[in-house]
Amino acid sequence: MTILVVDDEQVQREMLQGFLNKRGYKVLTASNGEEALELCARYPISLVLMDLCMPGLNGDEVLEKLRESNPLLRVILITAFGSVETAVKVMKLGASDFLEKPVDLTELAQRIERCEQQQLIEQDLSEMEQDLEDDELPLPVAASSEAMQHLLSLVRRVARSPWTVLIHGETGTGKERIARLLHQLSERSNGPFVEVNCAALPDNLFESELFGHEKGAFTGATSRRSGRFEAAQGGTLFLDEIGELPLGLQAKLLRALQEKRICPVGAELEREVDARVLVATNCDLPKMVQEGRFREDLYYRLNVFEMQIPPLRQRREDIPMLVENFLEQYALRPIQIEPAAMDALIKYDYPGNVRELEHLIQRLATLVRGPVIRRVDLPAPLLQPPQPENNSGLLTERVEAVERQMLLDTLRQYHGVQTRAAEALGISERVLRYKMSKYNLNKEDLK
Ligand SMILES: Nc1ncnc2c1ncn2[C@@H]1O[C@H](COP(=O)(O)OP(=O)(O)OP(=O)(O)O)[C@@H](O)[C@H]1O
Repeated sequence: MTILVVDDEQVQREMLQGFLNKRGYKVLTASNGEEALELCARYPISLVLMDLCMPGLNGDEVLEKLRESNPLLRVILITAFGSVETAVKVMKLGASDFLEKPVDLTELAQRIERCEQQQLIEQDLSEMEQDLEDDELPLPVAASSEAMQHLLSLVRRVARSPWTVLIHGETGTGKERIARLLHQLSERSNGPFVEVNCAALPDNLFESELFGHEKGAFTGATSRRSGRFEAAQGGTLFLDEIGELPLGLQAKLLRALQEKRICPVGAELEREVDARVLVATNCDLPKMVQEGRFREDLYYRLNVFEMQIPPLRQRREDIPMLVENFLEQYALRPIQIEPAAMDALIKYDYPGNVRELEHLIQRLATLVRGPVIRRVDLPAPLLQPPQPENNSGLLTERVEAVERQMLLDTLRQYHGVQTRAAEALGISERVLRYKMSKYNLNKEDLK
């Protein structure tokens, strides 16, 4: 969880930051309301800790704007006096809680934990509502597995934020598709989606390709040309394979992200750009940072929100749906798949992930003569004896099994009375009902 500390006194900011850092929270600090609002627009902050008595600060206004920008945001106010009047006032302002000065750190830690719990429940509920929503995505994304369902629910929530998103995943897992989806579900969907594959650009063209150039900026620059950043004005700029961005340009990209301004090659004046940036990589960026191949400041600026797309071999439940989709897309006549063939397709490991599966089905759909794809039609690597089972997903499965059992035991203990079971489990009744439907727990079985 990321916490923003807002206080005009540096000593106080540093003390709170140090304390919270030690407890494992990511902490950002601001010395006034404006800075606080700016940081909240840029980073996924979940809790704001704000001193109400700062010179020049209109607490009401800042609070209102903060809550407007993110309704899930929690605010704990730090006030001079802990009277009942103060309590009423801060709650009216939309704060979740308040603490008296000087701040008792143990108390603070408890209040933060309480906020975290409430947020988890709200998140759970909003996920539930969104999951129930529908599958109406502007772009079809096969997602039968729990991992992909979770990813889609994240995409739905993050799409409308202005944050930079770092999409991480092996080659062919669908990073570009997720980036497009983020764009199409955002408020910028009517604007352009511009993709730059950083691995495909030669070093000497990089800068002018991204930022544009003026006439005569270099040999061959016969006219002024705007770059991809400007082409994405009002829309989204997707930088694929960001790990390949040359070091020299990393500083320029950082500046463009921070200042929202770019300087075309050979230009004297900077230009403002308004493009949301999404990036993708299959590299281990933290390792590249350690080795000095990727700028640390840029990494943190890009990694405001990270999404991980698991390799296909860790979400085999998606394979049948993907196969159906690709058959529909590529077969010129109706083609079925024999169960033994589907079985082999599900068991194969796909080093090239979804792209490899797509090409495979495309080939089969064209080459197979009859109305059915049989096991023997598959290429040799798919007919190898099954690989040893992969262990990933095991943790989630076990945690879910434990959770299901706890719900079952508690509900039985209270003879199916949900109010009491929810209370005993420390969750709300809504969350309990959601979990019961998730685990298929029938009211009648519990009495
Ligand atoms: N969940 C999905 N549902 C349907 N099609 C998908 C899905 N995921 C990926 N694809 C398809 O698989 C192919 C590869 O996906 P994409 O290009 O998005 O992968 P990538 O991770 O960006 O690849 P690279 O690492 O090579 O840049 C595309 O044709 C895409 O449409």
